[in-house]
Amino acid sequence: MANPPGSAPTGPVDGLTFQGVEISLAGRRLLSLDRVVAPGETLTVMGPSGSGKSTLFAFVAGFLDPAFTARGRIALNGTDLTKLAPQRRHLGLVFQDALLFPHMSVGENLLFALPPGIRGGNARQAAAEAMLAEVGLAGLFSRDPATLSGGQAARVALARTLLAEPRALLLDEPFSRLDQALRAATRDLVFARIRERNIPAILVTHDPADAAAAGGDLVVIGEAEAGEGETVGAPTAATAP
Ligand SMILES: Nc1ncnc2c1ncn2[C@@H]1O[C@H](COP(=O)(O)OP(=O)(O)OP(=O)(O)O)[C@@H](O)[C@H]1O
Repeated sequence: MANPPGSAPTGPVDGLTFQGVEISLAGRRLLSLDRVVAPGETLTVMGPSGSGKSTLFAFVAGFLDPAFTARGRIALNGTDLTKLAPQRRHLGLVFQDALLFPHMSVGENLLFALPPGIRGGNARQAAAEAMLAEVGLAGLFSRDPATLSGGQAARVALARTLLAEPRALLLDEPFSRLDQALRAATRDLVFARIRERNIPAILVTHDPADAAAAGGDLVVIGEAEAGEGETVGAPTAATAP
């Protein structure tokens, strides 16, 4: 059963749990976080440049630079992620830059992400084409990624991440290269997927409209001048030193 969003974690719970997480750089605390992101919920993280948003993602994903020190526990559905190698965390990461494999077609990029449980060339191709259609790119299976617009490439990257059936999603400015119309449609698709699949997600964005569409709690980190982090809509939060 899921704990309510933002509640203090007391034991193994569904969702993404941050327990006493603190990340420091050169002896100075960059951020701290204590909260549960429930299945199907998207927690939005906002903060100025350099406040530690990417660093938080790096810690969750398992590739924190050794320049940082981190303590605390991150658990996904009760499993301590900090003890797992990055590839065993089953996270889906979406960045501002689509980062498609350039030597593969759009379709091959998607097939690469499909879990091995989907067997047979036809079934695999059908799953990839269905996902392409879902992100509004039906018919682009054979395209060379180099010929895509920025918005199309961003949608292929999203499709590829969703196809991999991640257990949690980390979204780092995933819509920022999309124009307004495409941005609204794409974020509706992503947040609908997150709710349908009942997976926890964290969204880093500078756009309040993204945060509103995500529909979950918002934490603001790195308000160093104010000396305090700020939380909107939740009892626990990320805080600045
Ligand atoms: N490898 C590193 N070694 C030392 N310091 C680093 C390293 N990577 C980032 N930093 C510093 O850590 C702090 C947090 O950086 P981070 O990239 O997490 O910020 P951010 O909030 O994601 O910023 P932005 O919005 O500009 O992407 C910054 O002061 C940055 O200069």
